[in-house]
Amino acid sequence: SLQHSSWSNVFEQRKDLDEICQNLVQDMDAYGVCVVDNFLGEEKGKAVLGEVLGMYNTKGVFKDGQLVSRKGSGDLKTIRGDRITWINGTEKYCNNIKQLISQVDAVVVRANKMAMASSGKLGMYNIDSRTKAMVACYPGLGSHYVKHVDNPNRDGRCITAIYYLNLNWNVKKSGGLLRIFPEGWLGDKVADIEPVFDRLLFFWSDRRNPHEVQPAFDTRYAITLWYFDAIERKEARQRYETGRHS
Ligand SMILES: Cc1cc(NC(=O)CCC(=O)O)nc(C)c1Br
Ligand SMILES: [Fe+3]
Repeated sequence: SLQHSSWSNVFEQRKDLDEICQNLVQDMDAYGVCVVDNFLGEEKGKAVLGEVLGMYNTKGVFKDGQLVSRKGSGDLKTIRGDRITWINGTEKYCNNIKQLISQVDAVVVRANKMAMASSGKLGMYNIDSRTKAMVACYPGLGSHYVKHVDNPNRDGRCITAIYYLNLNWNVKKSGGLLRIFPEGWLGDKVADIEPVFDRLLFFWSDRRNPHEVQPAFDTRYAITLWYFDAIERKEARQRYETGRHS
């Protein structure tokens, strides 16, 4: 009966959820980086992409990216970096983005609990909140993001989660590779992440993972969430309130 199939569907989802969470816990222990492909499936992924494109084509939603200069033919050419907008998912025409956010929340919260039980590195944190979702678009034409650390000074963010939306992205043609330089990886090994459609990426937000976005030559979309550790966040707030901050 309908009742039966919906239950099997629920268990099916739970199995997927368990597998993804186990994979996340293990990869964060071993590499500090974790890639989950086909996170939403094609239909839901395309629905999220449709909402992002709708926002991008709505005037004034995306703020202009910061100007970055690139060596042109000898002269300095200034181009725009990523253009961003922050959303919490309750905005109009963002229902699929809202569902994406709650799916990522479910994975992070469950994996955090699992890691506490199995004393994985992820279990050292108590993840109880996150930022809003940052929707970013690199307008192509060589726009990039310089090498940086998301959380260099203990602002509370422990995990970065990035969901990519780029259909049939080919790095050879379009660039836009995310290159992570994980601390502690032997030799000068790096993690090259192609920003392909329906890919979800996790990595430690702190100095363990400097990263850069190489120049993109087609429009490149991503949605980023940063998850907070309760204690580090509280300490950051205290430092900020007592004015002891750089
Ligand atoms: C605004 C802002 C964007 C990013 N984005 C990336 O690192 C790009 C990741 C990707 O799109 O592959 N990081 C920081 C620390 C700030 Br702040
Ligand atoms: Fe970053």
